[in-house]
Amino acid sequence: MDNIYIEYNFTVSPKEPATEILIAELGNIGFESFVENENGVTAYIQKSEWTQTILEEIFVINSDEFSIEYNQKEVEQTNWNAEWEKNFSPIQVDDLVSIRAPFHENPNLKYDIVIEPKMSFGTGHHETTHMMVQHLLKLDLENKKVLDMGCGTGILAIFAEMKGAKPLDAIDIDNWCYENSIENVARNNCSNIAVYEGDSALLVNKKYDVIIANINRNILLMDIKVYANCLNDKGVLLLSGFYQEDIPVIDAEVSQYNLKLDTFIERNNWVALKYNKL
Ligand SMILES: C[S@@+](CC[C@H](N)C(=O)[O-])C[C@H]1O[C@@H](n2cnc3c(N)ncnc32)[C@H](O)[C@@H]1O
Repeated sequence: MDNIYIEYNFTVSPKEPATEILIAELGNIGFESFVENENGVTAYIQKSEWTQTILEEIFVINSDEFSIEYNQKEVEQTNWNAEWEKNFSPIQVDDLVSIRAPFHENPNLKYDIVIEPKMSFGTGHHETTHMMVQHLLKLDLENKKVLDMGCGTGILAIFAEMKGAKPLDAIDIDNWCYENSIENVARNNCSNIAVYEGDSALLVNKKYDVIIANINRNILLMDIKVYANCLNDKGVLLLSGFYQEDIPVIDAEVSQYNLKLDTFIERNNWVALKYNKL
């Protein structure tokens, strides 16, 4: 294996969702490791996989919606795990849930979620994940059939199983997230979660009591109709991955399907909405 890498430092504005899209696109063309920071992300590709024009294939860099600047340099192989370990501190939600890596000490809260994210989204650090955990904390999930759409690391499905949900489906469009969710499901000894790689096309003839979807505004606007069709009467739909100003457009879409806004949580302008099916 080549031990020379090309390191790219990307400065991304606004940081989300562009950084998430950028990471997904870079992952598709052979970038191997990603270390997020407050300005964007540092990404690495093996020199043998690299070409001078490689970034021409990256759609998000050419998008008018975001500003993405970068510089690049050649580096020796790095210990990627050590890199993200430095950047991943354990977190706690409402003094009840701890989200940590295997090498962190267990703070012995009521729920202990162990996640090794590698490059999947979902360490609990992002506002949207944090708020979804808060919504789930308040729900009675005992024996509820749950779908975690856009599962990332699998964190929300794992937490739902810890709260008694079963059976659960966790779906992500990204192969890396699919693989990583399988690993994290096993790491947390969850036995009721089926993980799938794909999108809402997998939801034909499926029914759930609770659907969790922390994705982004545009995907949600496309797929809310499918989720609503899969929701049992009196079911709950949790949506996140968008900003406070997106609420009217999301609400206009959801309201068409017999769902009523119950509560919403806001953190740093990100929101997570809870809908009840009538
Ligand atoms: C914001 S992350 C959420 C991860 C995790 N559920 C959490 O709350 O931390 C969104 C995830 O949705 C996935 N995704 C994007 N588009 C999707 C689609 N159309 N269907 C399913 N998953 C999708 C991405 O790969 C990403 O892992």
